[in-house]
Amino acid sequence: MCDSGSAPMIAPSILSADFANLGAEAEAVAGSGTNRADWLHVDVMDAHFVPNLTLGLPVVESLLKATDIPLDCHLMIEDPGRWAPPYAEAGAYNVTFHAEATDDPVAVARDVRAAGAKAGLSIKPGTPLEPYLQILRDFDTLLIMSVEPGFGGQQFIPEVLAKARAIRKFIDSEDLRLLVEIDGGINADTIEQAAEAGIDCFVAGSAVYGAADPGAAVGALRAQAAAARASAG
Ligand SMILES: O=C(CO)[C@@H](O)[C@H](O)COP(=O)(O)O
Ligand SMILES: [Fe+2]
Repeated sequence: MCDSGSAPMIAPSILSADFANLGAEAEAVAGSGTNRADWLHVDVMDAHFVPNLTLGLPVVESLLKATDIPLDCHLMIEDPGRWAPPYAEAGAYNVTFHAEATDDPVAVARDVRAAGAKAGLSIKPGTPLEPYLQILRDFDTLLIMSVEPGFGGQQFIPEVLAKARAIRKFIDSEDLRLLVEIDGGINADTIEQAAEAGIDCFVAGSAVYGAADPGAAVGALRAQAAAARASAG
């Protein structure tokens, strides 16, 4: 699924949306053309793996009825082996869990895929990529965290771009079908460096839902990423 040849993907994070109006907030980025979000990023936090609590399966099930934008569920939870497959069974498009949360990421990915979703592996900013390189064939997406998971509105950590560059090289040399996503602090000031580093899909919470027109913000971020990617060659 190496998508570096196609348009940059934008996945607004509903963590920065109005939780009392999630259906309407999804619609705000469901417009047409370049203003339409590719995925809706749903941050599931359990107050154990991260020090914050957000939402879970019942809210995801309701969102699935409220929007036709594919849901990109980012599970910041303990025990993904138990809790990740139900998100796939419910109809999430992509179910991403953290490498740090399980001893057997391949088994979890297999169960997620068997339940009908794409499987994503996420790594925190301080987690090295190398131990996971040989299992990436078992995944559809790799989500590189560019903030410490747990909260929206944090500052982008530029040091993670080295991981983005390394994985882009690895994907090309191994001919992997893996989509690379970045999450945390992505906005008009940071998206270009991430695009130049080879990212396919950009999660943006506050930069989209903090904007007066979230749909226009999606379009503007995508255009910026496309231009940066083109000038990087
Ligand atoms: O997973 C997370 C935070 O843990 C993210 O998805 C944030 O929700 C992104 O928000 P911004 O940094 O873009 O405001
Ligand atoms: Fe996220």
